[in-house]
Amino acid sequence: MRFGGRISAAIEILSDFEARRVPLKTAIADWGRSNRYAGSKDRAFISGLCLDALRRRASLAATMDDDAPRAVILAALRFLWKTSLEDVAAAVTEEHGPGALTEKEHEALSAERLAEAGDTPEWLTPHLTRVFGERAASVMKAFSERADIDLRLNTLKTTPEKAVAALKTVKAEASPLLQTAARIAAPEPSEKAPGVTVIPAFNKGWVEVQDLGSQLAASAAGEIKGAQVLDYCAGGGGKTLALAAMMENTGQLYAYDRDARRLKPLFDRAKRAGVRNVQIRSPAGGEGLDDLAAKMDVVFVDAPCTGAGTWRRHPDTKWRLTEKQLQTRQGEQDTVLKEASRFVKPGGRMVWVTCSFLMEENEDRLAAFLETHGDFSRAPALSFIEQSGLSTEEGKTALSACVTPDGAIRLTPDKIRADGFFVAVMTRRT
Ligand SMILES: C[S@@+](CC[C@H](N)C(=O)[O-])C[C@H]1O[C@@H](n2cnc3c(N)ncnc32)[C@H](O)[C@@H]1O
Repeated sequence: MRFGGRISAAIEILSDFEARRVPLKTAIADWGRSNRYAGSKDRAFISGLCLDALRRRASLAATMDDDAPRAVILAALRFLWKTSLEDVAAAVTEEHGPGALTEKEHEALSAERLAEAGDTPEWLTPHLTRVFGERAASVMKAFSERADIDLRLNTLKTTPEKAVAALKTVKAEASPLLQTAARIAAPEPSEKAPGVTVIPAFNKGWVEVQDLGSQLAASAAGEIKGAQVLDYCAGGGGKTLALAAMMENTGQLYAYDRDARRLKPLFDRAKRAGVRNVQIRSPAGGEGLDDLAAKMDVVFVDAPCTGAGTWRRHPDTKWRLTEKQLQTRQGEQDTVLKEASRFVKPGGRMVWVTCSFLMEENEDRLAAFLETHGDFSRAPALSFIEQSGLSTEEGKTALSACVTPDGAIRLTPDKIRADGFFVAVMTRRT
């Protein structure tokens, strides 16, 4: 496809996204089905442009004084992808291009720089002010950046040094914050991301794709070698595999999810990663957890949430999130906390994790839980991360800037370049 055709496609997809309120991925897949001539490079270009446009949608619309998809896409090309005004003007008039620039568009695209607007939905403003106060605008700016590709180096199969050496072909660098993490810098916006899952190191189970924030959250399980650990919301098993590596295949790890379909990938993933201490259970398999009541040293709860912390990777989700969904998640979180706490043994602990920075999904939920569960009390999350032995000195310093007044940790990309996560630890009285 030529440049003009790609621009038209991005405008078409963004219009469809806004009209149907479907995930951007769905809008792109539907477009792809009816435009089969588009190659993989075209698709990478078009989806990269749509994602960047959504990251800064309000600022782009403010610059253009127009929030229509056409205006937003043209502004993204000009101000985020730094395409010259002449090149934009020429591309739109190509065959299959979206048509010549209007005078107003020409003038707006001649601006020196992008106007700054809050690139989040209006209704969230009080929630953002509540959690971040005066930092809100700068934190949200960090959430509108592109994300890197983070990798977890699987110590069940290799050493971090060997894994990093094997990852040179994809230009991965060891993380300065976590001994078992590496990073591939975010690719250029119009470029395809390197195919990590096809390199030999991936197939040998040496690496997993996992955001650094997610890896740090898993490390809050602490020292768990030989322990009885329940991963209560295991889903596809990203955290399960990280926990198994921390346990060095000792003790017993139970991976549970109420939705059996979500657990499916975990069977193959665990095999590839060399995990031998996991039992996968779900209610659908008739495998309840009753035998584990009050027996677990650690119950790890990676709770269902709005996913606000992943806005850098999925900027469409911030525009699709509604107040009603936020409320629904809170109800689910209260349920999960109550259910999961049942399995913590006296003297054991529960680790609470969400990929959301909102207080309504974290502090408020934990306060409500602690009010009715007097045998649990807050413990400093950072000390458990330190006990895991995974964080470097630089990592500990960076994390100490993320500690909340209650001793939890709120990761935000302005402080640690990773997805947003909230991590809290509660211990149960003996
Ligand atoms: C954030 S996702 C888990 C992601 C996963 N831990 C990972 O690292 O890949 C939350 C999971 O909680 C599960 N869930 C929601 N409510 C639950 C409940 N009451 N009991 C158990 N699992 C629940 C969902 O099915 C979903 O898979």
